[in-house]
Amino acid sequence: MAPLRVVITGGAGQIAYSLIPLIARGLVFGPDVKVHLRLLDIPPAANALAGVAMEVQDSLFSTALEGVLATTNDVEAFTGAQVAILLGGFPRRPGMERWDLIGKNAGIMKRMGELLETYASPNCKVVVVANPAQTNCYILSIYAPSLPRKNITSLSRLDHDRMIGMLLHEANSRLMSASAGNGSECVRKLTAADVRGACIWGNHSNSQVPDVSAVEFFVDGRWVPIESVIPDRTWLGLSNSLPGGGNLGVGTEGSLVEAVRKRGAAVLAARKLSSAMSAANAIAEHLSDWLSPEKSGHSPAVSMGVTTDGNPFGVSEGVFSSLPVRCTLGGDWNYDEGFSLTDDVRRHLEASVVELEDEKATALKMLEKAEAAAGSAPGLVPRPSL
Ligand SMILES: NC(=O)c1ccc[n+]([C@@H]2O[C@H](COP(=O)([O-])OP(=O)(O)OC[C@H]3O[C@@H](n4cnc5c(N)ncnc54)[C@H](O)[C@@H]3O)[C@@H](O)[C@H]2O)c1
Repeated sequence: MAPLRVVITGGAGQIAYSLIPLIARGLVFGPDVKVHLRLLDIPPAANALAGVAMEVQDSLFSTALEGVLATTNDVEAFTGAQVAILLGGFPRRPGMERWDLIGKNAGIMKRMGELLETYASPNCKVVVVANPAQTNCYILSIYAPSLPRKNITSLSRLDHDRMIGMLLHEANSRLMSASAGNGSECVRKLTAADVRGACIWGNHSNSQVPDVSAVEFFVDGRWVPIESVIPDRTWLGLSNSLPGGGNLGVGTEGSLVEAVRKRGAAVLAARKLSSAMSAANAIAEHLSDWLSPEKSGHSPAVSMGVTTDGNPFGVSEGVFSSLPVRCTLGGDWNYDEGFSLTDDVRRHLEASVVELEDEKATALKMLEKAEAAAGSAPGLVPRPSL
């Protein structure tokens, strides 16, 4: 079988450096799927990209890697691409306004959309990681109008995994101290497979809504509600309001919601570098749950940035948002209708969606301005819903 053509933009960047070995070892698309990697970066990063290509050669990845192309030619990188992992973006610089960052990245996504539309496989599957990830998906969907909108997703799995990691940490320490207290044998440590019902709603920003209201743990052979293991409702945000109460978008000091929202900043402050390893791992999970023959159709509900058009949760249409989905065999996904929104989650999610709508309007305005300056007619064609 011909190898799967996978393009990674931002191929010389931090996340790509952690992601490439996961793909090359067969941990993303399955051990039996051969991959041809196309690493794309911009000309100023050409030397760094060449260095990455040398390291790939030196690593003797033989399991899944059929070949690698490192290039600054975007047409060459996207030609025939069946999977596109979009890491390449403009970073926020000191003193840069938020709208300026959104505008610069909208310009990059416009180009990526045109490349997908013209050169990639017509069924190419896309995961956008570069920020603002969900709004970038929206811009892509305009400039790649032939690509099924369900093929365009963004990464919210890192936020999802951060929340599960914190829940496991808290649950295990409570279970261990309870078993030590009553003199029983040490209980089995819970792992990610022992947690279900977690979801991130909304934007990949500080307005995101980590939701544990439906979480259950698998303890002593049965699924039990979260509060029977972690009874601290204030920390969990299960009291009469999410932490932050009437103050939308703000998490209570020390709460799970606040910790998940601020985890990226905490890693950055500690490492002086962003969270590339966990981001790469989350991308690998997002893609393998969605596309690998071993995992797709067998995974639990996961959080993915997807179109809100036609969603069953009552979220406003016309944007991309993190929502709970189930991946089905053959590279498809469906909204997980087993999830419902509590009043508190809905209220906070509405605020996050307002932010997404604002980002979308800003990106469109900046693109129209750039197109007018370039003397071209605006090419923004609103697309029908799914
Ligand atoms: N959604 C998430 O959960 C999540 C998590 C972590 C990081 N991110 C975002 O992912 C992106 C990548 O992170 P990183 O740490 O690898 O950043 P990085 O700065 O190390 O790498 C980005 C790379 O993209 C390249 N690039 C810029 N414009 C490009 C273009 N037009 N075409 C191709 N390449 C281009 C740069 O030269 C650079 O090599 C950032 O936008 C970051 O904010 C998102």
